Amino acid sequence: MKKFTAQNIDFSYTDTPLLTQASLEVAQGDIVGILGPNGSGKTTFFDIVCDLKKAKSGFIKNDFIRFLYLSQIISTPPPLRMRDIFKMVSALSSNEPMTQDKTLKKLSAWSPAIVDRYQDMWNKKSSLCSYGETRWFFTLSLLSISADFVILDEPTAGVDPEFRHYIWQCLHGAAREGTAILVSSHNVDEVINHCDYFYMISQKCFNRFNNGSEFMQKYGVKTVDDAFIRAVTEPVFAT
Ligand SMILES: Nc1ncnc2c1ncn2[C@@H]1O[C@H](COP(=O)(O)OP(=O)(O)OP(=O)(O)O)[C@@H](O)[C@H]1O
Repeated sequence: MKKFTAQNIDFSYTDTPLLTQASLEVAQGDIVGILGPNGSGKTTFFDIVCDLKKAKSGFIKNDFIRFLYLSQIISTPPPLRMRDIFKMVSALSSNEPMTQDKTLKKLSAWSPAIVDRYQDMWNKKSSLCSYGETRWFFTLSLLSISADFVILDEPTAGVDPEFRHYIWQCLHGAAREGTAILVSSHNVDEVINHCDYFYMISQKCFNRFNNGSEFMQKYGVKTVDDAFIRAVTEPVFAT
């Protein structure tokens, strides 16, 4: 089975380390979450995974060939329509450019309710799209482009509950077809409910959890939000 593995990654921007001995793995068909407080290094880690930043030390083994990365900041040329932006993204990201028909076919298999809404967005000028609309349009478009490893930095940030539901349906659809997915979010519940397992960044390391019960049990609390807070604030609990 194909797998991405990062082992003992150390990274610093300054004299103070940001990540120390961070390790993580994502296998074909898995949805793996990353939780962590603001500024804990999630985006930095994704940049290292995509070779946009170099780790100070550590080891990366990667069996995947076609990566796609949804970054946190999406800037679109204002005069272009979303369909033009889709064509640009598709041409730059894949040897086999996607057509609207192929994309709609994939989306309708994963989440039929989204197809009409996606088509409406297709013709909209990018300058007229809200933050949330741009975010879900890009997330779904990227997922429809064939890739074996997709990295999504907060795809649901600023997205309403209905479209968060559709995004997760599509993520599950892509994972069923064998895509490996690494996704960050500040919504602890959605990570726990949808990911096969997840990593919590605390004290600069990645701690792996298989489910919410394990997470709460480790920190001796009754809610997953409390577990998050304990993980971040009480070094004694982080091993
Ligand atoms: N080029 C840089 N030089 C120095 N510090 C940087 C640089 N880029 C990011 N940082 C710092 O590194 C830390 C980690 O940033 P990063 O964006 O990886 O965090 P994050 O976990 O993705 O945060 P958020 O949840 O808020 O998106 C932050 O404190 C940030 O200010």
